[in-house]
Amino acid sequence: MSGKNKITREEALSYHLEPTPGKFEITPTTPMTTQRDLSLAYSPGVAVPVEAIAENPETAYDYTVKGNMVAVISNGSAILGLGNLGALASKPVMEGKAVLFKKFADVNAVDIELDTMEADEIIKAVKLMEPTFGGINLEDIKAPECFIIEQALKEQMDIPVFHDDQHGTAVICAAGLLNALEISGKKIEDCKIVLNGAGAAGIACLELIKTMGARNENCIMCDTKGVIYKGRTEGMNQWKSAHAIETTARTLEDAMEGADVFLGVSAKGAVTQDMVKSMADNPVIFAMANPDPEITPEEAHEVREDAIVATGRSDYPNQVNNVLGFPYLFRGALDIHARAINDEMKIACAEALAKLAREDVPDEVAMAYGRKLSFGRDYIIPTPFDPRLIHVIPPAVAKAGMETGVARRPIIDMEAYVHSLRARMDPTATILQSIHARARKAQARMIFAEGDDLRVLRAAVQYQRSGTGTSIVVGRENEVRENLESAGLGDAFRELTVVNAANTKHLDAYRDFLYKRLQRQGVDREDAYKMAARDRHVFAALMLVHGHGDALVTGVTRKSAHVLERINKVVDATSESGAVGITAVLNKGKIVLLGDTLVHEWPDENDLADIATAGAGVARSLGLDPRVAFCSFSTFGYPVSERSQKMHVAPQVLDARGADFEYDGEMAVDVALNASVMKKYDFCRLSGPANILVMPARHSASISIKLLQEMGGATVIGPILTGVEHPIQVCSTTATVSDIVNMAALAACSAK
Ligand SMILES: NC(=O)C1=CN([C@@H]2O[C@H](COP(=O)(O)OP(=O)(O)OC[C@H]3O[C@@H](n4cnc5c(N)ncnc54)[C@H](OP(=O)(O)O)[C@@H]3O)[C@@H](O)[C@H]2O)C=CC1
Ligand SMILES: CC(=O)C(=O)O
Ligand SMILES: [Mg+2]
Repeated sequence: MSGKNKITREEALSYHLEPTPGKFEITPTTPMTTQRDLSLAYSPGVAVPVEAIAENPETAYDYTVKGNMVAVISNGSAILGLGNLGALASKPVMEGKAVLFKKFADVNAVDIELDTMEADEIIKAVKLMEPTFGGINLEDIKAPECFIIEQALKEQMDIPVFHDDQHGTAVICAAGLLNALEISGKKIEDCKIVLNGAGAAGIACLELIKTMGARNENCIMCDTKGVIYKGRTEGMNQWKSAHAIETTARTLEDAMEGADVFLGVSAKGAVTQDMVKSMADNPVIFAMANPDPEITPEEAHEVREDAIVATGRSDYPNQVNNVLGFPYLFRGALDIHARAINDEMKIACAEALAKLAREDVPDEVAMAYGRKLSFGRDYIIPTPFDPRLIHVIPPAVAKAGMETGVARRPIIDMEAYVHSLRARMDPTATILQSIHARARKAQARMIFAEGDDLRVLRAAVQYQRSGTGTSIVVGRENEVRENLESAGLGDAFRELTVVNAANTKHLDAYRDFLYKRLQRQGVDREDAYKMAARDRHVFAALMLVHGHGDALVTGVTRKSAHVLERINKVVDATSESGAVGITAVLNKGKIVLLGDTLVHEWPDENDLADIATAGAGVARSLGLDPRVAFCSFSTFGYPVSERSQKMHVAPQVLDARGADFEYDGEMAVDVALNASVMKKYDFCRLSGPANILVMPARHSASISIKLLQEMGGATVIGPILTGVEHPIQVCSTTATVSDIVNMAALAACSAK
């Protein structure tokens, strides 16, 4: 695969293999722990909603998951641009679409692969599934069968049926084109438009663009046989015929001459640089074939600097991909219990997307992409991780649906609806995206201290191959090579820099530095020398302080207390020197920071105030407004206990310091995190649930994190080591490859 972020075959396969095969699982939302739960969820209790639904079918939206459940259906006949590889092979794409539905719009989706090429069989199978779902997303079914299937199902079904490759693509393409033409200063009705690929996506894109004002005689459609002209007989069907025009052009090359717009939904490499050269001024090129575009942005820009280029991929600017549409179209449709997704809803989606890209981009989005995005040639359409999409697009879609009579249950309070959509947003992706984007900007040389650990090596390879920076691995060359080979990453050995005491020319400097630092701490010269050469945490920290790397990640092979003690031989990372460990816990769409999870064993009230301040700093760096709760088993002085006294006093320390963030305490965790419990204490100074929990001691902090991780399935990032002069992050011994990569990215964010 090409592109800036090199993805290897091995990485793609292991992403799908681990931690369990595939990309999602199904989780219950109601308790199922007691005899009573069983009686309610199953027999006899379940009989009650059964009878209610039999009496009034609309109540299925109240008593079952139907109203938030979409089927992603394919027969694998046009998997991306890979062609007909069959139903089973399409499963990774369909599982992927299901995950995108969930992650971007909190829509539950399951993939259903139907092993048939017969349109009638698909129509029958899908129609029979109507009771189960609130909507049907058809995916990667080739033309022309897809037109017949969608049309029949729309007529027969009373829920939205939407072929994503047709309308999802058309909507995004239209949104992008509106903006691209505004930038190039052209009017759609004057543009000469060439569309390559007369299939599902192509026909739908051209139809929508003509509805928006493009003139029939100005649009040339091509397929594998070349231009679709009036009178052509080969490889035709009624849908292509509808777009056939009188023209002397016969090949794509002929068609491209003087064209203002090229839209590609065909196949990799279909467009040449010569074709691009022959286009009009400020040409718009949407090379949307996946996974590889018709022409890469580099190739297009090489011959035409004035081109506005978009692709379907996420590793270039301007991603014109239906991922920007289907999650939000269905969110809006489901929320009004829609009977269909009609043209007005699609156009509302396209207009809302186009408008969003022209608006000022909030800092949180800029932070997620590591650069300020502003409407222009490299930003014609919002980016998929834009957190505004979830609360801007579905209301526009829902409103259009309500106005055109497809809503079974219209939304009364739009403002409350927008608010509820915001709450559906899972901040995890935005936050991680932001960390990685800032890391990529820093381009830090990352020292991975534990080159004998396979997870570390895989993380080092990922860090470098993803373009985040350069990986320096501390380890023996032979061992590193063998380990990489065993992981199928043999070719990565040449890419990584492997450093050890035997091959560095700086060992003498490292030794002298260490001896000088430790000579008054009872360490003699020989021991210091040995430590410098033999202890990889020490060796790696020495590299860092000498500027032979920009940041350091370690801790995967030994307990963090041991690692920290070793690192302290070289740099000051103690409670006395201001170091604090803050751990981010992400779960169910919420993020909470806990501290101190690494450095302070038993903090006093002054230390607690320091921890709160460090936590506030981390929160701000993640784009959050800090709200600190000093946690205890007691709340605002009751029950009185010697153990909670310091938690009671810590806010007063911050008062005296004039801290510039919200804090209060002491309080129990339910008061801190649950707005309705907090309300009982109307004098509480927090304006909302806390997002930083300062814990009484390291043990309570650590116990809480591990409980949340093990029992609640939370994602944990950290402990994030702050207050240390050099960027060092200490992973846990249970860290996965992606945990290590996240920690490396965090370290890179604070690299100078
Ligand atoms: N960025 C996005 O969001 C999306 C991108 N796509 C991409 O669009 C492409 C087509 O998908 P889809 O419409 O579902 O598939 P279909 O199978 O329905 O249609 C494919 C069409 O492309 C034509 N075609 C194939 N190769 C070439 C070529 N080298 N030159 C000219 N025409 C060609 C075919 O011609 P013929 O009729 O002669 O066989 C056919 O008309 C895929 O690459 C897909 O990844 C699709 C949906 C969304
Ligand atoms: C993006 C998409 O749906 C496709 O390429 O088929
Ligand atoms: Mg598709």
